[in-house]
Amino acid sequence: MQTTLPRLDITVDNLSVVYSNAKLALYSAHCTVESGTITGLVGPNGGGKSTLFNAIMGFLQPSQGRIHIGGMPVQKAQKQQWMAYVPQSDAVDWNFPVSVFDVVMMGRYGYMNLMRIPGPRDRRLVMESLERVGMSEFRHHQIGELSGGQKKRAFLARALAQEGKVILLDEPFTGVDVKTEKRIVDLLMQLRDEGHTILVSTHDLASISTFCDRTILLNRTILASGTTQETFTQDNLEMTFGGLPVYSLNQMFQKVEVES
Ligand SMILES: Nc1ncnc2c1ncn2[C@@H]1O[C@H](COP(=O)(O)OP(=O)(O)OP(=O)(O)O)[C@@H](O)[C@H]1O
Repeated sequence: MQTTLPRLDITVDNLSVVYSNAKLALYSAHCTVESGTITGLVGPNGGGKSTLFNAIMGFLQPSQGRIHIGGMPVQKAQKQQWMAYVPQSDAVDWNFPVSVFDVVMMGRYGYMNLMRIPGPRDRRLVMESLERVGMSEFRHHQIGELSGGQKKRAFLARALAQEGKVILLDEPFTGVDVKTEKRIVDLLMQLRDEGHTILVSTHDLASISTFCDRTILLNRTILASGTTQETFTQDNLEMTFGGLPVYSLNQMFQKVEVES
């Protein structure tokens, strides 16, 4: 494996998050997301995946515990522009009148002064990032005009333009077709091989073992984490999803066997 980037593990230590309405979304969560891996984050609706992402990005203040990126607290890591985030689609206002090029350029804002005037390097990185996700021809389109898969690729391009070394993707495969999913997975594998730290939440359980080196199972706390082979087991999934009927887990395992 190529190691062109510094090791930037994410370490989550005894993390709890209580929202202002007193909702305990996460409690005593411990895990490590290793540099140079793709780690899948799996859990039921409302299990706390987006909450964990928001805590790692420094968008919310934990009620308890610590998160470090490459040994640094989140706020310091943010200042280094290490973390890039591809949000869930419903977390974005798609009516905002902005072009695909402008969205990707937002990834460069952290490197610009208050006037936000892009330089040649900013423009070059934006064009290269669009090229890498196959979205160059859509650069003048309004973001709201794109299909679900194209929107995901535009936000992935923003993460690339940001030169984020730690990339968090919240449900990148929701609403995308099989071809686009494969394209995104191939890109994530390239980024992993370059040494990026990649954490991806997904409800597409059938694909986890095809591209995630490691898996974290989350249901309001971390129930299991480790290599996908060790962790992504039927027993652990039953523990995580609780009420999920056993027949649907069986169907999922059959699907994994067929596809692998
Ligand atoms: N801003 C908020 N204020 C109050 N409660 C919240 C807030 N955001 C999330 N929650 C609650 O915290 C819990 C965890 O939500 P979260 O969005 O992190 O789960 P998730 O695993 O990402 O779910 P999904 O798979 O449906 O996206 C849920 O019960 C949710 O209702």
